[in-house]
Amino acid sequence: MQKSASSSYLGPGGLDIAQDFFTPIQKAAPPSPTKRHTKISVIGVGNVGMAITQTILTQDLADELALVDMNADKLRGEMLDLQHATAFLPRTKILASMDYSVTVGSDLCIVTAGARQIEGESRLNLIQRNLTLFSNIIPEIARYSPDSILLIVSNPVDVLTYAAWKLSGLPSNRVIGSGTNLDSSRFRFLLADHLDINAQDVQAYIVGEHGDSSVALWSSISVGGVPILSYLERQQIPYEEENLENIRKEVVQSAYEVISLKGYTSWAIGYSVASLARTILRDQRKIHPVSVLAKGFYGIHSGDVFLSLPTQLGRSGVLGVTNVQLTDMEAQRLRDSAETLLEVQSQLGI
Ligand SMILES: NC(=O)C1=CN([C@@H]2O[C@H](COP(=O)(O)OP(=O)(O)OC[C@H]3O[C@@H](n4cnc5c(N)ncnc54)[C@H](O)[C@@H]3O)[C@@H](O)[C@H]2O)C=CC1
Ligand SMILES: CC(=O)C(=O)O
Repeated sequence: MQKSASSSYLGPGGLDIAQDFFTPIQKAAPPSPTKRHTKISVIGVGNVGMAITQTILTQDLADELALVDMNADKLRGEMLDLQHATAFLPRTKILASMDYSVTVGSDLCIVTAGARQIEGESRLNLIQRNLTLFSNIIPEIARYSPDSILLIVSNPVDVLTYAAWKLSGLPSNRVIGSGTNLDSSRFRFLLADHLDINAQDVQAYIVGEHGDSSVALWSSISVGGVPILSYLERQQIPYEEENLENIRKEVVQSAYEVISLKGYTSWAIGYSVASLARTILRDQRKIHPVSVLAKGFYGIHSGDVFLSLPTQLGRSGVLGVTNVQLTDMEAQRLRDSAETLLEVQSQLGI
């Protein structure tokens, strides 16, 4: 190929034409100071980290995306594979390194590193393995991005969000667990599928632990603005408490089912976390059921525990917790879920 006069080659495989490619406009106005450069870091490029990353890229949520993992080949392979897609995506600079300095100045750090459940294993069973990783990962993130919001996804997510809060030294409003945002989506899918309607028209929360002791807030479910339980009562349609509880159990079971079928869950958590990233970085002030420091809310007083409550999120992290009216039984189940998590936490020594 004939080398053009205005380009120069820099060694084998290197091509440096950027300097001469454009004629710069000398008096161009500087970038608007109101346009922020947004940086997201994702720690752990396994199934979950990559599902989140790919959703973030397609939704144009970041100007810069930094990936970190301890597996060098996998990390570089994932970075290259994504970079090769940039011609089809909104423009995002994609970086990767095993060194946490690559995450410097992040607005949002999403942690997905760690062990996952094998078939039939509970999330709480992962705690010791993942806590050990967290004691290395979290201080590094906080060192390079002290103003970041920390979004924890690794399991058991509630206890690890508590650990991340302790290990990072960040204020509690900037440490959030993805929590039951995913369980609530599964719940809405099941209800919508049953009623043959759009899941986005189902407003329904699962709160508490992201896991076996989660709590379905039946008393506040509405479909297209119609409160479901009062509708059944008005229509004199009988329902059993046990049947409602069986639907919550189906939500819990659905994660185990996906793990037994494909070995892991990824797509739904990818969309779930991208929805949280959008709300936070675009200051959407939406309400999501996510894991937050719950002490003082809903009669939870016994200790510093993170679990999911309907939470308003924005650019500064947690903005507030919604006061949903609970039945006595729902409130009791939520406190029981808090006790389950506190019991696990009490054995951690942090
Ligand atoms: N909160 C939620 O709703 C969900 C949470 N999860 C959890 O997400 C986590 C990740 O799951 P998968 O991606 O399926 O697992 P995976 O095994 O595919 O990926 C884990 C990644 O973490 C990396 N890693 C391990 N130790 C590390 C360290 N010290 N530093 C940096 N990277 C490290 C591994 O090299 C691997 O790439 C698990 O704990 C899983 O239970 C999964 C689905 C939903
Ligand atoms: C693995 C997990 O936590 C989930 O898919 O709910």
